Amino acid sequence: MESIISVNAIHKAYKKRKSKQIFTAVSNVSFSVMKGEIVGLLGPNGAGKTTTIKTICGLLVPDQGTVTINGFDSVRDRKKALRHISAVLEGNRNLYWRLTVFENLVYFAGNRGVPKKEIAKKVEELLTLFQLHDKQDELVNNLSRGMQQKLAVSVAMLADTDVVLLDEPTLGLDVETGYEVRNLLRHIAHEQGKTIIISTHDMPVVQDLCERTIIINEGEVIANERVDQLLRLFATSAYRVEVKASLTDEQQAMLASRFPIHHWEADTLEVNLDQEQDIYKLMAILKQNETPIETINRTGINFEQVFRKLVNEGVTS
Ligand SMILES: Nc1ncnc2c1ncn2[C@@H]1O[C@H](COP(=O)(O)OP(=O)(O)OP(=O)(O)O)[C@@H](O)[C@H]1O
Repeated sequence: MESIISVNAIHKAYKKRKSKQIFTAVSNVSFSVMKGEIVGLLGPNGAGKTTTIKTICGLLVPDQGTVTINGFDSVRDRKKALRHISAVLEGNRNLYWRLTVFENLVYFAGNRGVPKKEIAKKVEELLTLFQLHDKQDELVNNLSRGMQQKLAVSVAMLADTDVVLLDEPTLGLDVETGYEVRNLLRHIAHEQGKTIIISTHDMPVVQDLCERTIIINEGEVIANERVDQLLRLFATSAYRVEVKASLTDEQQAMLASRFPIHHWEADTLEVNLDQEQDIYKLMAILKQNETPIETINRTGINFEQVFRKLVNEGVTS
């Protein structure tokens, strides 16, 4: 596959306004994104995701390193590079709140260079795709957050660029609307061949939608892997152990001090072991404690557990 975005060892520091101290927001961040890929940019608050996204879309100039988009340097060839990108940053804040849905689409179509005679067709297409027809005459101000977010994404689609960058596209949406936005993004990537980079805290978005994830922690990339690969890697060491009698508080404390147990019930524990053979140690200890084991099963692991483990322990294997 061909790479469309290449982030090469970018570094960005900010000067804190009050203390004047220099704070490194991203350091030596490198990754590539292939044409048509959906990549999730993940990380705890303040990790450097927005800084990375803003650097890719040319809103920030890195102190060191480069970004190339379709082979064009985002600083030296800014205009040519940015022609390939649209971004939804800070969600609905970029919309005109006193205009209707329809008026926003028409305004931004002109603004993003859609030829005049194609505007009506383009707006119609997007109203249909995003199911915004029955809201088209509503003021943005009166829309729900979910509707505003859908409109913000549809505005980003007007320019028909190869790459769409989205900063927290499902922030604050209810489960149903979040699901709808996820399906739309999947449709856009698969049916229209767009490359999508999403920065998010929303783990189901990553597990369900992204093919690959780049995890940033304290300004550095700590993982760059396929999502299914990460889930497989961690699932091999996830177990659910059911015992015949309830564990005492003492037994629970003793086990917790030796194994990374992430879920307890009276007679069940779930653990993500660092090494597969640790399950035998766990079995031996339960036996010593005269706690007969009822069942041991491998469990599924969700992306949130993988993410926490990576951020807390900084390991991918
Ligand atoms: N303009 C700025 N001036 C000073 N510090 C900044 C500025 N922008 C970001 N930072 C700092 O840089 C770090 C990275 O911020 P960034 O917004 O990139 O993180 P993030 O991963 O997007 O976080 P969040 O998930 O909270 O949005 C943070 O510690 C932030 O306080």
